[in-house]
Amino acid sequence: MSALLELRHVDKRYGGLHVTRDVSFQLAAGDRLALIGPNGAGKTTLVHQISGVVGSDGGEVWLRGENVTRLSQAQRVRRGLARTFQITTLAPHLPAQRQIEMALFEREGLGGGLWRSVDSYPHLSQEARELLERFGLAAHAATPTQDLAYGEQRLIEMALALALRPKVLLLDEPMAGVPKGDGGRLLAALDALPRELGVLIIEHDMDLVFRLANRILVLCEGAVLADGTPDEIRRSPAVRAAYLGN
Ligand SMILES: Nc1ncnc2c1ncn2[C@@H]1O[C@H](COP(=O)(O)OP(=O)(O)OP(=O)(O)O)[C@@H](O)[C@H]1O
Repeated sequence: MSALLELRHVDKRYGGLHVTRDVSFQLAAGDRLALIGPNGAGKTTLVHQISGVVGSDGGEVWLRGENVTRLSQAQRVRRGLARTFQITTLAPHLPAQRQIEMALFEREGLGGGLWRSVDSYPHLSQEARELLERFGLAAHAATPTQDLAYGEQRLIEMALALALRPKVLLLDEPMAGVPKGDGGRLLAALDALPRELGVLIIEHDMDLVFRLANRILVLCEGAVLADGTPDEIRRSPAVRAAYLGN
């Protein structure tokens, strides 16, 4: 099967610091690929390179058979790549449903969502409601996102990303800062993501990684140390020595 996302020899330097080194891997439809590695290994930088937040100094990023290395973030989104938005960078005072409607307006090329009346687009309003329901947030449709529990805000982030109908979803530490008690709902939401999506997830919680991922990519000092199934990674002496401990 051809890859949804492919990195070919991707490199990034910040001055003298070689942050990602010759990184190559593929993500196929249905993959749940966990990107793990010690602090400072280059995980976030790599996700920035994939989404186009930062450029690369070498190598190529391919999305659904197209070289997108030189494309902007917005162009990559239009081609099916989404990452979770930081809710705080949106409009936290807006009701949850309105936030999602705005993302849907954006997807449909209807700019200026804030000023549009949703009455003219009942199908989008319906889609926003369904997304809220899917994430168990229907009761909070009218709640400003800033008044939601932190775990619920992270669910809204995921709903916003899915509103774009992506083929590839990048999740940067979706469980970070979520209180243990709220983790279950987020986990259920991760489990319920559309099967055919290709998902790349940065996560520090190894229990979650081994529960969720069908493949694990280990990054160490910017380079791929290992790429394999959870079992292969668990058994890899190199990974144990460098990262997992014994
Ligand atoms: N904009 C930047 N300018 C200079 N150095 C940077 C920049 N962004 C990241 N770095 C450096 O690149 C290295 C990799 O950082 P990155 O955040 O990608 O690692 P990470 O694996 O995501 O770490 P963590 O698990 O702690 O989030 C670090 O040494 C970091 O200080």
